[in-house]
Amino acid sequence: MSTQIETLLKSNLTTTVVHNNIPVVEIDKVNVYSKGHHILKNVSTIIPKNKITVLLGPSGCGKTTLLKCLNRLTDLYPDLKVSGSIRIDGDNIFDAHKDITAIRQKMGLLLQRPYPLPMSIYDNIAYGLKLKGIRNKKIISAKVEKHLKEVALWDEVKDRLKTSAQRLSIGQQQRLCLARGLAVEPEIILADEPSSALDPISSRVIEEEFIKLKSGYTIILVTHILRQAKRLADNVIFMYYGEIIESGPAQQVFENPQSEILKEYLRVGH
Ligand SMILES: Nc1ncnc2c1ncn2[C@@H]1O[C@H](COP(=O)(O)OP(=O)(O)OP(=O)(O)O)[C@@H](O)[C@H]1O
Repeated sequence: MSTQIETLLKSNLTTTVVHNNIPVVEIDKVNVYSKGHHILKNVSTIIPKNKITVLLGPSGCGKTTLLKCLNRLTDLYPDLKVSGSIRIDGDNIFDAHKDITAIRQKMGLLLQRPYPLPMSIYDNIAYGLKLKGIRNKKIISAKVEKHLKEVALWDEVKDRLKTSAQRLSIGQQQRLCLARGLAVEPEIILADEPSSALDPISSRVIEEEFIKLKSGYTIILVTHILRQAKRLADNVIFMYYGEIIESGPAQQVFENPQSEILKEYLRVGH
């Protein structure tokens, strides 16, 4: 397994608890450069707690890079230079002394394609719990069941928990990866086009899970599917060429866009 995938998986195994309508993430003047390329330009915004914030914008505008900043996956790319601050529960994650593992443990990460660990369905969830120091088999089994139920996968897999996770369908694998992330109690779920590899039914299941999960988690979702954004978003951040052009409550952004670029994006995306 490559170090990068390993790091992604570890960051997917991840922690905390929340209070309502308070910004959980405060992003202030974040700039990202790669050699001569200015990827994120003075990005400042707030991500509200227990809401679904959707990052929208055309391909290459910097959505994934912003997600990578949030759990410091940018550290894996030596060519990227990052400045500014990102405060999570008041702590700047870019502070030099910050423990990256602890930062990543606040976030579950769901990628475009699911990456189940090459082990059984049960062990995919138990692995993260063991990393957190939980050894009691009864507690592990109870948590495995709880989180598989949380993502509506339990009934489909309860009779084959010890079989390989890689035999599951892609949609089931994505729900397993979500369960694996939730098992270690993250505060924030970062989801980068999590349904782009899924069939419409599996995609709807993930959407329904997000709506249920937001009472306990803050969700930041990158999607290219405008209809999905409209179904899910409480809060929208619209990016263009590395800048935030508009952001705010979904209804305001979708029904009363201010900039010509966003108006055009919404018109074409319909
Ligand atoms: N490690 C890197 N080194 C150099 N350039 C990078 C790096 N990562 C991203 N970029 C560049 O930064 C820009 C933004 O990329 P990013 O993946 O964040 O966009 P995006 O909005 O998520 O795009 P998409 O919707 O296509 O996934 C692109 O021009 C990309 O080529």
